[in-house]
Order: sequence, then structure tokens, then C-alpha cells
Amino acid sequence: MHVLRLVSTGTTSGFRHLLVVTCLAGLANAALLGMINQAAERAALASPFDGEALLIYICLFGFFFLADRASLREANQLVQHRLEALRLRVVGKLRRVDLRTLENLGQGEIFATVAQEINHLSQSLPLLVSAAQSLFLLAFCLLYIATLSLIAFLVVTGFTALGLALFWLRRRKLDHELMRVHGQEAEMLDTLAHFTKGFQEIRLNGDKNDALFRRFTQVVDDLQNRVVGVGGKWVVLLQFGNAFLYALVGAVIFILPLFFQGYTDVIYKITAAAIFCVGPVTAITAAAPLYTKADMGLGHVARLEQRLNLKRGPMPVVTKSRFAGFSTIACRDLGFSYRDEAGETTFTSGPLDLTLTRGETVFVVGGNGSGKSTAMKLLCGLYTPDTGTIEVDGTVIGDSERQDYRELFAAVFADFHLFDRLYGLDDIDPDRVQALITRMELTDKVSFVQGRFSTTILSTGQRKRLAMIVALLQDRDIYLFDEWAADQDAHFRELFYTVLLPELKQRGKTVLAVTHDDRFWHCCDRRLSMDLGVLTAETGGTA
Ligand SMILES: Nc1ncnc2c1ncn2[C@@H]1O[C@H](COP(=O)(O)OP(=O)(O)OP(=O)(O)O)[C@@H](O)[C@H]1O
Repeated sequence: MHVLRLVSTGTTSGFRHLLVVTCLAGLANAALLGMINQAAERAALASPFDGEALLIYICLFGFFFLADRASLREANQLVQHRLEALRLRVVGKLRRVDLRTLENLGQGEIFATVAQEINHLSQSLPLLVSAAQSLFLLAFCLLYIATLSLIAFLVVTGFTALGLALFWLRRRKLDHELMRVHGQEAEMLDTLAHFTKGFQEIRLNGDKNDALFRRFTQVVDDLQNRVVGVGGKWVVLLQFGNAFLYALVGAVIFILPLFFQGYTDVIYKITAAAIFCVGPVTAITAAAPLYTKADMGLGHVARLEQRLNLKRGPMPVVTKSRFAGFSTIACRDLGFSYRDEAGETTFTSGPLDLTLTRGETVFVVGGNGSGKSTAMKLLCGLYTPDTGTIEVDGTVIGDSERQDYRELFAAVFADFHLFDRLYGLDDIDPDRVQALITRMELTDKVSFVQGRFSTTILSTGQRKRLAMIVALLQDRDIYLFDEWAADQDAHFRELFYTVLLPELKQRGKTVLAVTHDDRFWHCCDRRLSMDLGVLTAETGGTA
């Protein structure tokens, strides 16, 4: 049903057009078969050559050829168009979800669904149009049989419907297997990602490399076994379809004549028509695996969409945050928990009670795993709090305010991503960018040309400096830095604490910086200590 929904939703004119040309192609095909039948009958009766019939045959063939081509082209166009819309819709939802939803989904699942499944669909769906044509052809063949003998029509239709229904029921049993194939494909993609993301580690350690490869081999083996198993079940199903067809033709030829008087007059015509049914029914059954896979693929996309629908915020605002120029942000009893798949809490951040004032520089310190990064993501609205509130100048941040609130922040997280372009800063003055590149001493490494950085392949410290440039260009009210200085040399560490942070303060920016650099702990207005997800102490600084 997902396939039908995909092609029939959206603008209906494309679907109607496809339906008309496919129907015409099927009609022309049926007419051709009818003519062949008649010609065979005439030849059997040794009738003279019929030039007019030949001309009609050629015209019909020409018509069929054009309609068939139009139908395949239309189907391809329609399907690609709908798939593009689907891809955009899913990614459109993806970019609006809660960070936690995205973390729970996992990259393998997203890639297996959005990239792999939709790519499969883009290749397999247009091929299904031949099966759709066969459906029309089958309907016309049956109608033709009806004009010859009503009883034969009922028998053939009954047989065909029974065969297709049995086929369909048995096919549905494969759905569960196909679901597991999808899950294993996602697992395979996740394991594959370890080879690229962990390449350095596996090249340094042969045992690790071998063990990962063994794991990958096992995952691929399991996947292959399941795919082979599913393929075997398809073969049995297709054989069942073929056997059923020959049983049908046998019944028409051998059994029906025994019961009906006069039937034998038209027996060869009905037999020929029943044999014509073999082609379309075979085409339909052969397309069934393709259809099933396509329907499953669209089912996965639909399920992914459902999960994305659950925690979707409003569209990102492109204008300035309505909270820009805030005076205070107050967090009261703010709490958030990570939960595993079973719903068990694995770590709780908070309850946090904290007030941030415009223009202050606040350091957050604490041991590894004490919850500093989690608290940052909670504070800037990336995680939706389970309990408590965030208030900006007395306005409580609810779901409808959250995106506007997020727009107050520019951040360089510990797990930051560096984009090659300054997305969202289209009108930026290139000289400003170049000036910051010079300031961050990256001129011999990176340049800003035609709206993009010449490279992002840099050392970790250099990448963080480039990320800092991007954050500074964003010119937001609040800056979050999660251990920015950790990867910098002594010179840039000094520059960060004693020049960049004071400059931001001077410009009225609020800074929240996670740091382990106790040598610079005095360079702040306040220092918050964290342990086990809660604030344990607050100390004054000298900034
Ligand atoms: N995405 C996540 N999903 C589930 N649990 C997480 C996630 N990120 C962090 N945690 C858990 O939350 C706890 C706090 O992690 P967090 O990264 O906030 O600590 P941190 O104080 O920033 O540590 P560090 O100083 O090592 O960076 C850890 O126990 C970690 O296992």
C-alpha cells in the first residue's frame, strides 16, 4: 500500500496521466493479442492473406510502442519526482528533531533508510510499471475470454484470483524476514563506519583490525544468509505461481470441455487467451519481490518519519532571536535523563538552579563524566528538559519558544562538526573572514574562497580555531565552549583565556566555557563545579 500511496499522493495530475498511458499501453497490448489470435484462426482455416489486418496490426503495434514508452517514461519521472519530495520531507523533519531523538535513531538506521532504501526505490519502482501494464493486460484477456464464454471467464477469473490471493498471503509471511534484513543492513553500515572512523586505530593495531574484520565478516555473513533465505522463499513462491498457471491452462483445455456443450467450438480461442494470461501473470508474480521490497522500503521510511514526527520542533528561524539582548536567563530545577532502550535511566543531569546574566563569563569545571557537556546541551535547548524550566527575562521557554531560544547561542562543542561553508552567513564580508583567519594564524593553511573554506583537513587544534572563527562570525549573545582550549598549544590557550574571552565580555557577550585548565580558572566571573550531574559549588573569579 505504501507504493500506491507514494505515487497517488501529491499532485494527482501526474498519477492520472500515468494511469491513462499505462491503460492505453495495456489496451493496445490486449488488442495486439486479440489480432494474433484471429490471424492464427484464419491461418488454421487456410484463409487468404489479409492486407488490411496486417495494416491494423502494424498501426496497433506502433500505438502500443509509443504508449508503452510514454508509460515507462511517465512512471520514471513521477517516481523520481515523488522520491525526491520524500527525501526532502524526511531530511526536512530530521533537521528539526530533538537532539536526543537523533542520538537514539543512530546513523546506520538513518543512512540505511534515507540513502540506501530510497536509492533502491529509485531503481526498482519504475520497473513496476511493466507489472501494472500486465495487470491491465490480464484484465483485458479476461474480458476477451468473457466474450467467448461466460463459464470459462468465471473459471479462469476464479482460478487467477485464487492463485494471486494465495500468492499474496504467502508473500506476506516474508515481511518479517525482510524487516530483519533491513535491521541487519543498518548494523552492517554501522560496522562499516568503524573502518573509516576508526581507521587510524585499526591500522596501528593488527589484532584490533582483524577482530573488527571478523566482526564485519560475521555481520555480512548473517546478512547474506538472511538474504539468501529470503531469496529461496521467493523462488518457492514464484514456482508456486508458475505451477498454478499451468494448472489453470490444463483445467481450461482438459476439464472444461467435458462439462459444457458447444464449448469445444471456442476451445482453441479460450486456450490461446488463457495462455496469454500466463505472460501477464508471470510478469506480475516476477515483479512481486520488487514490489514487496519497495513497499517495505517505503514502510521503513514511514516508520522513520513517525519517529521524527514525535519530537519535532518548529522550523528553524532565520531571523534574529526574539530573545536577543536578554538580561538574565534563569534555570529552575532543570533536569534531564539519558535512558537506554529499555527506558532505564543511565545518567541524570540536574536538578540545575542557575542564573546567567548578560555579559558574564562563567566557567564550568568538574571531573570526567560529571555531566558538564550534558548540562551545556540542556542549557542551550538542544536537549528538552524532563523537569524544571528555563526563563529568559521572565518568559518561560516552552516548545514554541525553544528554537528562538537556541538562536541565542553559538557553540563549539567537544564533538563539533566543521562545515566547509558558512551556512546561514551568506552575506558575510569575505575580508572579515580572512581577517579572523589571519588572527587565528591559519593563513598558510586555509583561505576563504567563493563562500567556502579551501579545506577543513587540519590538525585538531587548527580545526577548533576554524570552528572558533565560525562561532565568532555568528555574533550570537551567548557563547558555549566545551574544552575549546584543550587541544590548543600554550600560545593559543593563553590567547583564548586572556584575549578572546575578555574581548567577548567587552562586547557584552555571555560566555559559558567548560574547562579543565586550572591555571586560568581566575579568568572568569564565576566558576561552577559539577559532580554527578549537579552543581556542587560556585566560586568567584577575577575577570
Ligand atoms: N549521548 C549520550 N547518550 C547517553 N549517555 C550519554 C550521552 N552523552 C553522555 N552520556 C553519559 O552522561 C554522562 C555525563 O557525560 P558528559 O559528557 O556530560 O560528561 P562531561 O562532564 O562533559 O565529561 P568529560 O569531562 O569527560 O567531557 C556520562 O556518564 C555519559 O556516559
